[in-house]
Amino acid sequence: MSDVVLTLEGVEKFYNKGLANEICVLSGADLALKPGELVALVAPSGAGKSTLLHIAGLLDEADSGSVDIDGKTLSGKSDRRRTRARREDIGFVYQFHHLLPEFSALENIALPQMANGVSKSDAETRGRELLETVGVAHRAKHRPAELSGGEQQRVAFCRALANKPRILLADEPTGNLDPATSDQVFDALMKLVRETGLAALVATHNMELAARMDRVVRLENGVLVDG
Ligand SMILES: Nc1ncnc2c1ncn2[C@@H]1O[C@H](COP(=O)(O)OP(=O)(O)OP(=O)(O)O)[C@@H](O)[C@H]1O
Repeated sequence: MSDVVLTLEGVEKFYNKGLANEICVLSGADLALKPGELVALVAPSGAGKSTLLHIAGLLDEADSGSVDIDGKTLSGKSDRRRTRARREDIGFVYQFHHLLPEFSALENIALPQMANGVSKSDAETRGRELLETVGVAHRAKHRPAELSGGEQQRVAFCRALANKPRILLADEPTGNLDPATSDQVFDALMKLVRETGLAALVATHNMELAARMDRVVRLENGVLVDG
């Protein structure tokens, strides 16, 4: 098996293609992400971080180039195939938690597993373990509105990892948190990555957090460069 879990090669993305307001956001982006590595994605606002994460997470299609998971190309494949790969292999976290408001923290983590055929008791056991890892076990029965912003994001990470994906993509997960809370959420993320061996790509504007990750890639003029 290859030691690269997610590969992007020559990814190009245009918006409004063929129109007067056409813009090229990605112009040949390459990335290789290995299991167990936590990589920061940094770029100025509007440079295309969300676009890149959506393409890497199979939520959007590139205009050209390829996205491979474990060496299998998924770009250009049927929606069904891409949806399956997304469900099995990818966890996504956004700037705002997107937890289901009417369910508790634990239920938010258990439900995606139950949708994949896991029993309620097994799903809740895994949910409790994940909450324990990120230090929110004591809030398991609380609904999202009863949690702090940092707790909500830690639960969102647990939900993203509920079905044991190999890849975690996070789009400014600490973007709306104060510095101390960002640190706390980041510590939880680091612990999850180290304990699960997953590959994580995390977009952030926070250069201190970026510097704590295993490496930094910058999105510049539509391509990814080290550093
Ligand atoms: N659906 C769309 N149609 C047209 N233009 C778009 C669309 N989505 C994004 N863009 C443009 O593409 C560029 C990249 O957007 P994107 O959201 O990927 O940047 P970003 O680096 O994530 O920004 P931020 O840090 O502000 O979230 C921006 O100029 C944006 O206006």
